[in-house]
Amino acid sequence: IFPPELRFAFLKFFNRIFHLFSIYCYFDITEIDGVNTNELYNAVQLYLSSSVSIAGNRLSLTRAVNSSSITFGLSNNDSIVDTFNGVTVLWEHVVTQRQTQTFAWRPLPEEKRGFTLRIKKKDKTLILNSYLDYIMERANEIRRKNQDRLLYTNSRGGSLDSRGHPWESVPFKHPSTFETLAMDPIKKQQIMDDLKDFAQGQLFYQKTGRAWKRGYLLYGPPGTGKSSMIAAMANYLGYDIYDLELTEVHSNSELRKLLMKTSSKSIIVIEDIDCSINLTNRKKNSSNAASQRSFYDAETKAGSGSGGSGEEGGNGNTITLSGLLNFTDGLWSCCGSERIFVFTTNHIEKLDPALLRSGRMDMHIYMSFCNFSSLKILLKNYLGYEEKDINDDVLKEMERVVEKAEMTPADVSEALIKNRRDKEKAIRELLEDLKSRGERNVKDGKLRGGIGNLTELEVVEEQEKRAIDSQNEDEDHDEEEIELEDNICKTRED
Ligand SMILES: Nc1ncnc2c1ncn2[C@@H]1O[C@H](COP(=O)(O)OP(=O)(O)OP(=O)(O)O)[C@@H](O)[C@H]1O
Ligand SMILES: [Mg+2]
Repeated sequence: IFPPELRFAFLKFFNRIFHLFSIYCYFDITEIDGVNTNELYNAVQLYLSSSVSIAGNRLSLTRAVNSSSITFGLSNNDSIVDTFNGVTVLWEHVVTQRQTQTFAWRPLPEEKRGFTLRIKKKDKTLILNSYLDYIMERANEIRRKNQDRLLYTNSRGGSLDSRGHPWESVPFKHPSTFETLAMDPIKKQQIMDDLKDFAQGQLFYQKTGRAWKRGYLLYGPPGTGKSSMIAAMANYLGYDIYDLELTEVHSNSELRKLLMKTSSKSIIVIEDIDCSINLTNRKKNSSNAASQRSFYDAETKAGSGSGGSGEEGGNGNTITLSGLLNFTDGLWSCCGSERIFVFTTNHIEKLDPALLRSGRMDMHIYMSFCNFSSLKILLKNYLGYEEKDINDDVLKEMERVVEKAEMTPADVSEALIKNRRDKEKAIRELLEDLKSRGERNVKDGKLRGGIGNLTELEVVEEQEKRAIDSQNEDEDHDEEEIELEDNICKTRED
């Protein structure tokens, strides 16, 4: 009888009245907000899927690409009750057909999906203040647990993808864990404890006013497990890895942009830092005077976030050491939190002492040649042999020669893989190999770099001390050097 407009207006009015007296208020969280995907929708979906109280009679199951587990979700128009801090809320999943295809930059899905959150009006502040944040956090946690790690690289050389990201990612499925990592068990435990303390240390970092980040420097000969260690760290903490290719970065400001686009809970890796860029001992490459000068310029302005055009002249690759230090230490390193920096190198003595001085890299980890304890781990990994499975005499002999042989874990694992069908033969050949290498090393007198009978640890400490000492000398001569370089520059200009 009524014209449709009037009926509609009446209904609307009635609805208003109804809502005015209702004790509930409602929030709609739609899947697509305008043209952007609504992050909160996905978070709610994940959060509810983990909820134990799901008892609906129909659930939708999904398994995302590369995810290692299945998530449950609410089906159309199903609802679920959740409690948070003693407050009960109701979630409803609403699916409606989209009536007309409105104009959009990309085609929108046929269905309009969304969650409706119903809460009591009196709980509004609590819910808006903390419940939604809590959901986001939980969802991220679930995602990290379900999904295998991601490995990001900047190998595109500074160009951005369609969404403006400089990083490219692939699923990261490296099987290395701390369990399979062959190294001194005590040292291994220390590193694991350090990582756990870091990951759980939010309050500590807040209280002490420190940025929530940590740096590790891994050094040692090739094939001693530096890359494996990084993978183990990522698997242990469930962090993503950003593998930063320094040679692809053209300026300090580009470096900073890359950093800004990393997410928290991640490990930022620079492998072979001594090779990737001319950051090595300043004295040794004084031929490169132009870039050297820019380093000093920047260093004197340290912390001012210099960047800028002054540094971006000269040769093609103009990342400077100060740019890199700003990257790890400066104000920019704290955009986001919970980040781990890992640098690796084969030659710690080649690194600029500025990188080594205390407070810069929190932990220096020496990855050493195989010793007896790491050998035992490898035997267990590759042959399944515990200590008791191996002849006592053989074990003793191995213990005697393993240090002298200076075999890397990579060498040992290669030898074990070769004979993994015949375990007895594997042991026999490994022992022979160890012996002959040991004898050769003793004969050539090249053990421990010729330093004689220092223990391994002492050698390492020696190396580090020398590196830091040379820094102090450097500082004494800094003034002179700058002047000297001024002259070089001038003569070049002439
Ligand atoms: N400590 C270790 N524990 C277990 N396996 C190891 C260890 N070190 C090396 N390996 C084995 O050797 C291979 C090479 O090791 P990895 O790539 O980690 O060495 P690296 O120290 O990173 O060498 P580089 O300095 O050349 O990069 C690994 O795939 C792993 O199988
Ligand atoms: Mg490596």
